[in-house]
Amino acid sequence: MEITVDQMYQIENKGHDMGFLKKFMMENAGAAAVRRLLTKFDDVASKNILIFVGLGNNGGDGLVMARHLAGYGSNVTVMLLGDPEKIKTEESNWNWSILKKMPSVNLMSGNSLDFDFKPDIIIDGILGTGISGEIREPYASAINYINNTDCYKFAVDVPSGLDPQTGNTANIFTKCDMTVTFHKMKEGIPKRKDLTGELYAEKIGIPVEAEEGIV
Ligand SMILES: NC(=O)C1=CN([C@@H]2O[C@H](COP(=O)(O)OP(=O)(O)OC[C@H]3O[C@@H](n4cnc5c(N)ncnc54)[C@H](OP(=O)(O)O)[C@@H]3O)[C@@H](O)[C@H]2O)[C@@H](O)CC1
Ligand SMILES: [K+]
Repeated sequence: MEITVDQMYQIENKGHDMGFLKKFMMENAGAAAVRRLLTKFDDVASKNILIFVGLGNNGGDGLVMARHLAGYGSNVTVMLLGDPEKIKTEESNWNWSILKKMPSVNLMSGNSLDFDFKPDIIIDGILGTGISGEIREPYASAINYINNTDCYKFAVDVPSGLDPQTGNTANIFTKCDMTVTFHKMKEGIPKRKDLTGELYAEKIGIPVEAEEGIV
């Protein structure tokens, strides 16, 4: 069963209004994504993990993953592609402020892409269902960096630059080894398995009644 991006936003909002807050959806999304990622590595402790996060909730999911992966002993670096003041949502800001209290996670922001380590894993939390139009900086340079780096690549919800509704790609887009989308598969994502890599849809606890009248 695949749904449209518009249905996803409606379901998310209905679940939120029922009291299952977007903050809880984000937590479950990040946790489910980490669980899938861990199936590919018998030990992520001391792995260098670089997490690119955008200013929206796709980035928010990446922030949740950072906190969980630090708990497994990974060397986690978060690269926020913008100014922390410009983080768009309360739930994403909430996770950023927790990470600011965690010296176990290396927080970076702005648009410099020179890192003093070679990543073993890159997590693409740049763009998800909120993508629109050609990819603007600094997201574009981050996508190019991901594609030019030889390591394991994991996409949060959808490879950035792939439109999860239509399956069309923007001018640039990431090519990943695994993609975990949330709640239900969106119609456009399975069209580009060459970009998603292993593809999974993970439930994130949204009340099933939140779909009534929508799906
Ligand atoms: N649905 C659910 O149940 C759940 C959804 N969840 C997660 O939320 C994600 C959707 O979050 P979202 O709506 O905040 O949009 P998102 O993809 O982060 O992008 C928005 C940001 O990107 C920017 N931007 C856009 N286009 C751009 C471009 N071409 N080039 C450059 N920048 C561009 C845009 O900037 P703006 O256009 O506002 O200036 C804005 O800053 C979804 O994918 C999933 O991961 C989970 O938390 C679990 C529950
Ligand atoms: K993404």
